[in-house]
Amino acid sequence: MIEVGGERPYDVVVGRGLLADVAGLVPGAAQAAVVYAAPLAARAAEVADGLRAAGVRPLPVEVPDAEAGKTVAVAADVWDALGAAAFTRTDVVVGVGGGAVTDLAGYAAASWLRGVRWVPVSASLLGMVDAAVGGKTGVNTAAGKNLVGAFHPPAGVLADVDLLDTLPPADLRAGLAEVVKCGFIADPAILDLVEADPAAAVDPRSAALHELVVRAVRVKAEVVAGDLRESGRREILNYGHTLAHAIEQVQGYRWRHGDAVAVGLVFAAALGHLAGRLDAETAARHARTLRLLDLPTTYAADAWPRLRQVMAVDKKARAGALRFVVLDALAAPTILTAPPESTLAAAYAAVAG
Ligand SMILES: NC(=O)c1ccc[n+]([C@@H]2O[C@H](COP(=O)([O-])OP(=O)(O)OC[C@H]3O[C@@H](n4cnc5c(N)ncnc54)[C@H](O)[C@@H]3O)[C@@H](O)[C@H]2O)c1
Ligand SMILES: O=C(O)C(=O)C[C@@H](O)[C@H](O)[C@H](O)COP(=O)(O)O
Ligand SMILES: [Zn+2]
Repeated sequence: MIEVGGERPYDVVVGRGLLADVAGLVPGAAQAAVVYAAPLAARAAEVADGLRAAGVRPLPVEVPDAEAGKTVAVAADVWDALGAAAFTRTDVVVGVGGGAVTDLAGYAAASWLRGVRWVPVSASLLGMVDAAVGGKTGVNTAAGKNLVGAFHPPAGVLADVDLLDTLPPADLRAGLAEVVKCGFIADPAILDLVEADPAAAVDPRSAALHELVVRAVRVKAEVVAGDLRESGRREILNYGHTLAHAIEQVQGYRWRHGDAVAVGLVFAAALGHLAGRLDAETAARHARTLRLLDLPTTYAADAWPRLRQVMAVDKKARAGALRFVVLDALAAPTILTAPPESTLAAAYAAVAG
């Protein structure tokens, strides 16, 4: 159990056999919308059974899988379901799935009646270590990734690592991109673990993966506890994301977020190096470590003009100036404001495939 402090503290429970435990996190709830996509239908039914056994009426709400569900239109469908069931402020929304479903469920909860309680039951690695923790909820728009949303901390987070057994291997690897990110910005022991035994890192039953989950959750919990609304330090969690989100938009949200983050991390490392901040060896370590996990580290060479254009909507930009998270050294993240266009293009050359 890892506590996430701040104005609305809650616990992240990392364990096994947790699906029946949701009701304990939301005392007084009469109804719970269980939002899920098809691949997690059986798990969502287990969550619903647990709620029913605890005297909470479950309302199953199936949504499209992955990014296809992270839209304003699907959020409106969820609101309609809550309205039809007369959801009140003591009722709750439960998201059972990967980061896309929990982002959507959290946003539906944040906006329904201006905010009701919610619980992410994280089914993917990326969800457990990142999306479910920290209270960022939201949906994508045509212009960009997560452009509509709310900061709305959950009542608690359930990360049942048994669920990783059925997670497709490519999605497990994608989740490791965010874990590696945590290694570079805050906890280099993560990098040592991955590099020592990459096969164990991608084995859902390994002790190494369990340790990686706990370490990454601790990094995220520590950062968001002090800066829920991203007015400062929380920006470090966006390491690699300026390019990653542009890739996702250009791909019509058909690339895995974690794959895009992997490319974005290599770009950010090169940018830090070219800006005179980061040493060459630590910069090179990014692509080396990510390749050990079979994560992508390149993107189309001719895509730069379009990606550069899409980057303009990045949430860290201020008054038209792009701001990037870069490293001064391992575990020493900082902000680089408005680097020259020539430096940006040169950093892109490091990922151009
Ligand atoms: N809110 C945040 O702070 C935050 C942080 C990081 C990422 N995100 C968001 O999270 C999303 C990415 O999350 P993701 O990597 O989990 O992708 P995802 O939610 O798209 O899930 C990937 C695929 O795996 C399936 N899946 C998930 N768990 C499974 C399981 N246990 N068994 C079988 N199939 C399973 C899903 O149904 C989906 O098909 C992106 O939208 C990203 O923007 C949000
Ligand atoms: O929690 C955060 O803060 C992060 O930046 C974590 C990221 O890994 C995550 O992808 C987040 O959804 C990005 O947020 P955004 O505000 O850049 O959309
Ligand atoms: Zn991310």
